[in-house]
This record gives sequence, structure tokens and C-alpha cells, in this order.
Amino acid sequence: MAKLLIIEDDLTFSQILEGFLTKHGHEVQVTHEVRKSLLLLDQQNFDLLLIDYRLPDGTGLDILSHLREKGSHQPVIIMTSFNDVRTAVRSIQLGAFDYITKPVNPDELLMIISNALGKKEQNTPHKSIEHADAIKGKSAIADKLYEHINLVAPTDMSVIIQGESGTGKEYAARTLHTQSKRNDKPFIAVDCGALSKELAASELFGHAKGAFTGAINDKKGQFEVANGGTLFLDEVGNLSYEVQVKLLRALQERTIQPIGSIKTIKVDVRIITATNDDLKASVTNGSFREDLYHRLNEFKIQLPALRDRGKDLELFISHFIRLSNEELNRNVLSMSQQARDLLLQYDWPGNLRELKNVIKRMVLLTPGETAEVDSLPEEMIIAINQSPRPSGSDLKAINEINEKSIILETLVKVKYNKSKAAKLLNIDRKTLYSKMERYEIE
Ligand SMILES: Nc1ncnc2c1ncn2[C@@H]1O[C@H](COP(=O)(O)OP(=O)(O)OP(=O)(O)O)[C@@H](O)[C@H]1O
Repeated sequence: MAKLLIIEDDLTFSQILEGFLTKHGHEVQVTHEVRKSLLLLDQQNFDLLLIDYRLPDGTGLDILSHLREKGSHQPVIIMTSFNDVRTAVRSIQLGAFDYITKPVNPDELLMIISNALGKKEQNTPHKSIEHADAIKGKSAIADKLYEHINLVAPTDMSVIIQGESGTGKEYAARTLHTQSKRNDKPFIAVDCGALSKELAASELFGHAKGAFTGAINDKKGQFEVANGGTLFLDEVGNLSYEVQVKLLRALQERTIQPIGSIKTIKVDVRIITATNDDLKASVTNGSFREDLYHRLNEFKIQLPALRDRGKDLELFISHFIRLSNEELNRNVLSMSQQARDLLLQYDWPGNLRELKNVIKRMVLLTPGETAEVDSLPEEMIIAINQSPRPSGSDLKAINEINEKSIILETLVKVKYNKSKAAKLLNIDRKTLYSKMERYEIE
């Protein structure tokens, strides 16, 4: 049993969730606003938080930031409408464990909660590393990527890995380490996005007993822990100006000084950083130091977005189906044409992480061997149909696009039962068939 806090402003939905999770053995509390939830979080400890993305007095990200400032690391799951996925993936950078799209599927929710509780101990600023099951891809863009990785890996150069959220930056950093001569020494990953301003310096450089309230013992910083090996700083753009100064000094002088200590410690560490922001823009607007940027940017690796990886998408789909079959004890061997088309058409703003989640959910909801389109989030179809709107005043084109997306949405809702769809759409079956043919809906 775990102690859960639900922060959700939809009263009916929060009641349903509360009942459902209580029935599954959890102790559940519910609140409906950011402000009240912050008070509760300051008074009590919860094992896991389930937070609606849009709340009346803020967003789930405000709560995540508050937790980060406090240095709390309990797993957080963000619940979001599909239209907010692009923003919600940002929550992962701020330390959320995962997100789930509404309407929430009960099996999927239980799976995510149990994964989150299972990984609780690892959900600290030191990121978990589970990249034994990785594939490279066969597209031209993947070839180029690995050419760069192979080129720079054996050197001691500092590398910045840039790429959208979920593109595999941590995986790339780990590959650089395993292909370097430091591979028998530690690879330490620190998620700077999940560190509060106050704790960041002590996390990186350590502190002496009594250096500040709460520093009850000496603590080794991650620089020292990584000595001889590689230190991976994810979301490096989140470090405060003061910590940037300390980091630059550590890199230039190859020594660190724990907070509150007079001793200096020699360190030999290769630095790999990752960012999904444009760090150069942060230099231009003054939030990131230019001298540090140049010191970190001896080589830059750009990770491609999934939507730009062509045929690799299909390889990743098969790969994640295999992994999910193993994990969930399922036997999904194929997908219907509609399901495949949908996965190939979608533009994957959350990249590999989003694909992995969607496939896991699909496998979970498929008891047989063939996954059907209704095991995919129906909002994916809406997202695809929302993409290009004809510009200007071509009323006929606008009407056609609207008509196509309403037909698609209805078909998904009734699991492609055409009689039911025709009834809901208030047209006869023959008209529905001819419209489906015209709009190339299978
Ligand atoms: N080459 C790969 N093969 C298989 N799985 C991968 C690969 N690269 C990444 N993944 C999976 O995709 C997910 C996201 O990867 P990762 O955490 O490395 O991305 P990231 O870019 O560091 O994310 P963030 O921007 O949120 O820090 C992980 O679950 C990881 O296991």
C-alpha cells in the first residue's frame, strides 16, 4: 500500500480515481488546487503524486518546481489531455516520473503507478541507467549520429548532447562512456533539472559537516564519485549562475572544493552535458555563461527527433513491442494496418520516450497477437487530423478536413463499427462508405 496524493480539479474524476485507487489498496488524499497541495506537501510525506496538468490556480509544473526547490524526489505522474502532451513532456525534465493522457485507462494507470513505486528509490537526481536494451537504427541520420559518437568517444573532449526531450540523450552519453578508455571507471548521471538551487552545489561538489542547516555529515559530491570516469550533467542549462561559476572553476583547475570546507580535492573527470534548450540562446540572453559554454562545447552531438528518423521509427516500434511483451508477459506479434498507419503518421513530440509509452500501453491492452487501433490513444488520431489546416478562405477544403476528422473520431469511438458510426453521424451506411473512400480512411 502506498500513500498517494491526487491533485485534480475535476471533482467527479478525482472521486472516481480516489475510489479506484483505494480499492487497489492505496491510501489516497485528494486536493483540487496548486495552493492547497503545496500546503499539504509541506505537512505530509506522500509516496507518489498524481497531478492534473491544468489546475485552476496554475499547472502541475508549479508543483513539480516546488518539490524540486525542496529537494523532494517522490515520483510524480502528470495527467494531461493529449493536446498538452508537448508541454507535459517538459514535466519530465523537471523530474516527473511519467505522464498519462486523459481519458485515463485504468490498467495503464495501475501499470504506471506500480512502475513508479518500483523505481522510487532510483528516482533521485542520479538518473537510473537501464540502457542494455538499445538499438541504433539504420537511417542515414542514425549513421551520421554514430559516426560522430565513434569519433569523439575515445577522446577526453567535453561533449554537449543536444536534442528534444526523449530523443535518447542519456543513452548517447552512456555510449560515449562505454566506448572511452574510462569505461572501467564510474559513469555518474546527474539530472540538473531536478536539483534545487540550494542543493545543486552540494550535490556536485559535496559539503562538509555543518556547512549549512541539515548538513549533518560530510558528503561526497558527484565530481568526486565520478573521479577517473565520466560525469553526465543532464539539463545543464538549469544550473544557477553561481553553480556555473563553480563548475567552470572545477573544469579549469581540475580541483573541487566541497561547500564549507577548506580542503581542495583533485579530480579527473570527463564532462558530458545534455540540453533540450538551445544553450547558445541562453548564452545570448545572459542566463548561461559564455566561457562555460565554450568549455563544455568542445564537440556537439545533435540527436535527431524521432519524426526525422525515417525507417528507424518502424525498427523502434518492433523493438519496444518486444520489450513490452517481455515485461508485461504478452504475445503481441503484429499490428492491424490502421494501427500501424497511425503510429507512422503521428509526429511524436515526446520522441522515443513517448513511443515507448504508447507501445507499452498498446501491448498492455492487447490480450491476443494482433494490436488493433483502439489500443492506441484515440487522441493521436485527433492530433494527426489537427495538424495542417488549409490557410486562407477555401471553405470547401476547410469543411472537408473537418468532415474527415469527425468521421475518424467517430469511427475510433465505436471501434470501427460502421453501422454505429453512420448512426452517430446521422448519415446512411452507403454515404459513410463513400466518404471513407474519398478521404482514404481504411
Ligand atoms: N537507442 C535506443 N534504443 C532503445 N531505447 C532507447 C534508445 N535511446 C533511448 N531509448 C529509450 O527512450 C527513453 C528516453 O531516452 P533518454 O532518457 O535517454 O532520453 P533523453 O533525451 O535523455 O530524455 P530527457 O530529454 O527527458 O532527459 C528511455 O526509456 C530509453 O530507454
